[in-house]
Amino acid sequence: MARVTIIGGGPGGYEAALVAQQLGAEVTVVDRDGLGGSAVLTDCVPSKTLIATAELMSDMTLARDLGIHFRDHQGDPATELYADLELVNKRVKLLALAQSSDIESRLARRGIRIVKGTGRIDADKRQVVATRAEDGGEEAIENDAVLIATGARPRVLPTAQPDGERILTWEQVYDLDDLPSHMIVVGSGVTGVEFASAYLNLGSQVTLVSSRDRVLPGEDADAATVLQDVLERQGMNILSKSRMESVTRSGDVVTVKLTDGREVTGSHCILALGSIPNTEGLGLEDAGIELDEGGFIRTDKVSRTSAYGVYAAGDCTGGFMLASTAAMAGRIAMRHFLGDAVIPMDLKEVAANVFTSPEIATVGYSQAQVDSGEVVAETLRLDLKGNPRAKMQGISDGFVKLISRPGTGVVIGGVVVGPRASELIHPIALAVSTGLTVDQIANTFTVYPSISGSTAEVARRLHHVE
Ligand SMILES: Cc1cc2nc3c(=O)[nH]c(=O)nc-3n(C[C@H](O)[C@H](O)[C@H](O)COP(=O)(O)OP(=O)(O)OC[C@H]3O[C@@H](n4cnc5c(N)ncnc54)[C@H](O)[C@@H]3O)c2cc1C
Ligand SMILES: NC(=O)c1ccc[n+]([C@@H]2O[C@H](COP(=O)([O-])OP(=O)(O)OC[C@H]3O[C@@H](n4cnc5c(N)ncnc54)[C@H](O)[C@@H]3O)[C@@H](O)[C@H]2O)c1
Repeated sequence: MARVTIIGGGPGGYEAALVAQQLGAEVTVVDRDGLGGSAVLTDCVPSKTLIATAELMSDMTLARDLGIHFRDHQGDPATELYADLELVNKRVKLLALAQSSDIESRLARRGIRIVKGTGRIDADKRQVVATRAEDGGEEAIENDAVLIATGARPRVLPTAQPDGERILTWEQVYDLDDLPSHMIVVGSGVTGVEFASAYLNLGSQVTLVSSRDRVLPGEDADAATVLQDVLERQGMNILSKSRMESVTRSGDVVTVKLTDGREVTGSHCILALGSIPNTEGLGLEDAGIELDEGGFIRTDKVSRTSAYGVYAAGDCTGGFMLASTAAMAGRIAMRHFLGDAVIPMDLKEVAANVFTSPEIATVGYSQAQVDSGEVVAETLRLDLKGNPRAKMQGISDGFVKLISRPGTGVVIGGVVVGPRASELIHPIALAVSTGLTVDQIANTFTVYPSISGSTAEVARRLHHVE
């Protein structure tokens, strides 16, 4: 029986463990911080749970437009909603812990051995050595293949050190009991923008320090512009082309100093400056495992590293840093090692979503790739404000965009901006992964009235009359 050892129990690690066990391997997972990894305990799951509350708060602001008023028990009009952050965060943490424990039980039920502790590779002996959390003892684990899925952690700067109370990494925000009066978010990548949008909807004053001329530099420019407009309209102070130099705290006041000398003060600050891979102390160099200049592990399309029998998956390898791609890379690694059919990862098929209000969902080739000439394609965007369902629901911001090949009409990309865009992107993702044409989308019935009617309408407009 082949023996596989996995270091790291996040989506990259635990999904791989399940596949390896299914394919008949004897599997050990060495995990330091809890099954589910950062994805479940500190990053993806907690942030999306917090955002679920923020989203409901945002939806409630539409209530008046749709004819709903609130009143108190004496019948007087109630005009203010507020979020009880202590309760919100309690729910967030309980949900995350429950999900981690579900994953642990699932692995245990399948006979996967879990060692709680810190793992590293001993290259000379071709073993993984685990330092157990419970007693500090060391355990050598023999194996035929190793998967490294150790994830990444928040990047901080010497001049902006988190204190866990008011200067926070994204992992530390769930210990807040009171809603920050003024949250300063530094960094306008996906993490920064999601938290900025969430705290704005929860009722905080929010300043976003954004180093570029618009938020979300890596996303579709039209989508980022719509989001920035909405956030500014709702009162967010977005400081564009602004770089943070330092963050300091004096009592209850946090001061963010910018490189141009300006200063912003607030009650709290979240640092969303990107991630550092957890690749130190793993014995990678001795094992002959190549890293890139950022310290991420280099892998090929089937998750192999430069060392024989050692695979890597997820955030420690950089690239698309998503729970879904981490899980897929881990599964691919195990299928490859254990001789099952392997379909190498195709990043052009990855669907992703920014959980702001409105959401931004994308798949496939981007408008930027079309504009730069990297790919020859047509793009067409249709705003949601003309969609009948959107009108009924009071939705005025958002759009659907399709990207298709000019000759064949094959759909190679798409963007949806709007409420629940994360759900609306799926038919477009299906089209991209199976090579459907705009005509096939256009000729598929959509429900009337529905937001997805706009996807079919864009497809109809991309039809070429022969
Ligand atoms: C704020 C935020 C929100 C996000 N939201 C989303 C989202 O909505 N959707 C999405 O798809 N992605 C999201 N992501 C990205 C997603 O969380 C990551 O891509 C995902 O966690 C990567 O999984 P992983 O298995 O590579 O690593 P991780 O989830 O980081 O797990 C790695 C595990 O390895 C353990 N470990 C590290 N070193 C060792 C060692 N030496 N020995 C033993 N164990 C070790 C760690 O303790 C951890 O448990 C978000 C990221 C952030 C920061
Ligand atoms: N919904 C999701 O799926 C989700 C949510 C969060 C994160 N993620 C993933 O995590 C990965 C990382 O995203 P991220 O947003 O954490 O990191 P990022 O690297 O994409 O963004 C960090 C931003 O901080 C800025 N920055 C750095 N130093 C700065 C300074 N001194 N002053 C001002 N700005 C500064 C950078 O210019 C950059 O725009 C992404 O690949 C993303 O896909 C996904």
